[in-house]
Amino acid sequence: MNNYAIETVGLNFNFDNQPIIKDLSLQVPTGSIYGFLGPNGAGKTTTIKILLNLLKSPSDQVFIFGKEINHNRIAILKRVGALVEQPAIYGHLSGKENLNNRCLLLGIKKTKTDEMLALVGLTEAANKKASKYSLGMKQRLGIALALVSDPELLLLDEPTNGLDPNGIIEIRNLMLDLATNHGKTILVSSHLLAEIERTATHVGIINRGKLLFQGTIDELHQLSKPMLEIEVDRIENASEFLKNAGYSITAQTEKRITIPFTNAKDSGILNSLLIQNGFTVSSLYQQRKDLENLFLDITKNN
Ligand SMILES: Nc1ncnc2c1ncn2[C@@H]1O[C@H](COP(=O)(O)OP(=O)(O)OP(=O)(O)O)[C@@H](O)[C@H]1O
Repeated sequence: MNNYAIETVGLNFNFDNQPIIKDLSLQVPTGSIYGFLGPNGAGKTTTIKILLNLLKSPSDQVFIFGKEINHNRIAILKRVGALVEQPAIYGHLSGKENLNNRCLLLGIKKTKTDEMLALVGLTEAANKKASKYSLGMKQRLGIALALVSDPELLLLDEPTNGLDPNGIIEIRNLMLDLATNHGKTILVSSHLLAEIERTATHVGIINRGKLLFQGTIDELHQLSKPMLEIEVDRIENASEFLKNAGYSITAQTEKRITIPFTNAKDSGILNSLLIQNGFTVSSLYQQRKDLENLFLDITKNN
């Protein structure tokens, strides 16, 4: 018996005879924050809708908590919370009233409302009309609504889309709290590699309906091979010095030397070494790849 909250086995899905999801085998470990990464139109929302049985999958291709979705729909969906596209919020009601309504609908005690408001950091704004909430607050209310039934699994479709940097940080911290302190498994989709790298423990990368990569965040880093850019004076001398010290130089411009990034500690050692030998280091920068460059790497490696 595996320990996947979500498993799809060679999932295929068509819209009007057009293949949209192609032979997709996702494995989302229980307790993970699984970053589901792909450019616009890759098939993320379609996959999430299939996982929620909003779109019907062929039988024996989608398993949630080890159970086939089409045959166990109600039992599975009771244990799943989701935020897909716009959260279903009544703007003329306060955050508290929105949550009270959801409790009523699900036959859950209203005391849950205050617990949820606190969890997503909306206690102070509890009595404010939801239409007056910022986009980030609306997203957090949407997540609170999804959490009312205390689901084990949370599916979040691009929850940081359109948010300002503060809103993005709030959602990121909320996801970390939910996974770390409340034992939730979270699948979160995004088209931004940097966004996923900051929270996810596991990553699946999809393009045109096909899974290009799946693994832990460390496995992704091994593949994406981040670089370290060093801005230093007397560039020719510095370059010569680094080569003699055993570093391999990937690129060099008038101002910068680029070497493969290993880890933060090694970067610190390199910095000290240059300074001790009379060089002035004005910046050390870990260059992260964007999704397009990562795609190129993955395709090269396959
Ligand atoms: N109801 C539909 N009928 C026909 N085609 C659809 C439908 N919904 C989505 N598609 C197509 O399926 C493909 C995948 O769309 P999907 O929304 O799943 O992508 P996505 O990765 O979530 O991207 P985005 O972030 O832009 O929503 C796209 O080519 C889209 O045009």
